[in-house]
Amino acid sequence: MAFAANVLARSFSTSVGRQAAIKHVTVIGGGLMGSGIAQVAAQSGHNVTMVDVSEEVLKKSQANIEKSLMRVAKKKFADKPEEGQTFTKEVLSRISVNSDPAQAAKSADLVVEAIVENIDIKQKLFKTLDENAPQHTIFASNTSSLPIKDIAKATQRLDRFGGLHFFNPVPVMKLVEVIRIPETSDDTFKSLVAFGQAVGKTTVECKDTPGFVVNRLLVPYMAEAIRMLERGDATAKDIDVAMKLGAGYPMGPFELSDYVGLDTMKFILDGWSENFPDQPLFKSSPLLDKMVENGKLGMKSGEGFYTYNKK
Ligand SMILES: CCCCCCCC(=O)CC(=O)SCCNC(=O)CCNC(=O)[C@H](O)C(C)(C)COP(=O)(O)OP(=O)(O)OC[C@H]1O[C@@H](n2cnc3c(N)ncnc32)[C@H](O)[C@@H]1OP(=O)(O)O
Ligand SMILES: NC(=O)C1=CN([C@@H]2O[C@H](COP(=O)(O)OP(=O)(O)OC[C@H]3O[C@@H](n4cnc5c(N)ncnc54)[C@H](O)[C@@H]3O)[C@@H](O)[C@H]2O)C=CC1
Repeated sequence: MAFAANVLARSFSTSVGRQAAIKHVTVIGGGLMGSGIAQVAAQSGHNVTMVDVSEEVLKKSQANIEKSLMRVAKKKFADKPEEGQTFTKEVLSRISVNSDPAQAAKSADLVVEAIVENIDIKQKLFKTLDENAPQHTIFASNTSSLPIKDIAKATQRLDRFGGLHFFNPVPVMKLVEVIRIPETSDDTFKSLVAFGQAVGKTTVECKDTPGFVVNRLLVPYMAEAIRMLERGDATAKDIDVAMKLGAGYPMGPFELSDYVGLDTMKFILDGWSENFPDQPLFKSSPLLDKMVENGKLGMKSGEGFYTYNKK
């Protein structure tokens, strides 16, 4: 932990001229991404508050974090299982849960938002956070596809706003995209990069363009895979096998769709097809609509393009 403590102790100035270090991180949204972000933040020595509107989600997320930490500990302390247990306990003790975003914002140096991919809900949340967080608090959204500037405009702190886009599964994927809007101050940007690195990720700088870097390429690919299936060009399984063995991807597009969540995919495609109606690559899919309507959301609901044992 000495490395993490050094990183955390480093101070930086915010655009309001106060010296602050990111010690306390509030993660809003305790789902797939929020729980992963809370985990890596706590693993790197930060105190974390994880917030969700659903108490049930919070309980499930705490259990998932524990399971994930045990996997990390098994590797990290392969020959010393007792140290692994201590590590898991210590990291868990740094994560508290809360169902009130306004209250949780009060102690935050950094808020990372990872709630449902809906602009109105995100704006409403950030307005509340802005009214309750201290002046120095930096806000970041983990949005996959929404413009950071549209989310940020619900606040009075555009200079202390940016994007921190993590990848699923957060404890494993090594990248964080750091997105700045024109108003993001240099200090805020540097702080976001420093935080990304402190949690052990490689950071890349992205402009606030649709999908940033990764999703601008990934979304059209995944949407086209669904269109291939709709056209009857090949089965989901064969497309997955083809992309794994023919292109070297760790998961095929349907496995990845189930992993990401079909509701999240639908939110992304619906938003982009509305905003860019002339872009055929962003066209949404009737098959996806139907699956989401029927509650087939992928791994998290137990069924998507494939079926899973419900946890
Ligand atoms: C329409 C538009 C849609 C776009 C949606 C937008 C979404 C976004 O905004 C951005 C995204 O996140 S896109 C998704 C990016 N993620 C990927 O592409 C994941 C692809 N899959 C993989 O890398 C591996 O299958 C994976 C790593 C998942 C699993 O690997 P394996 O198949 O080899 O399985 P394992 O052997 O179980 O795991 C490999 C090593 O990783 C460790 N591990 C896995 N999951 C973990 C977890 N949750 N917590 C902690 N550790 C974990 C596991 O222990 C193992 O470690 P080693 O023993 O050292 O190999
Ligand atoms: N699923 C993925 O692979 C990735 C998703 N993202 C983005 O991360 C964000 C979250 O996605 P997931 O974790 O997959 O979704 P999820 O559906 O697993 O989790 C979202 C959570 O937010 C909670 N929530 C909704 N409104 C809330 C509010 N007002 N206050 C507090 N909590 C609230 C829900 O109860 C739910 O638990 C989205 O913006 C998504 O685009 C980014 C990278 C990858």
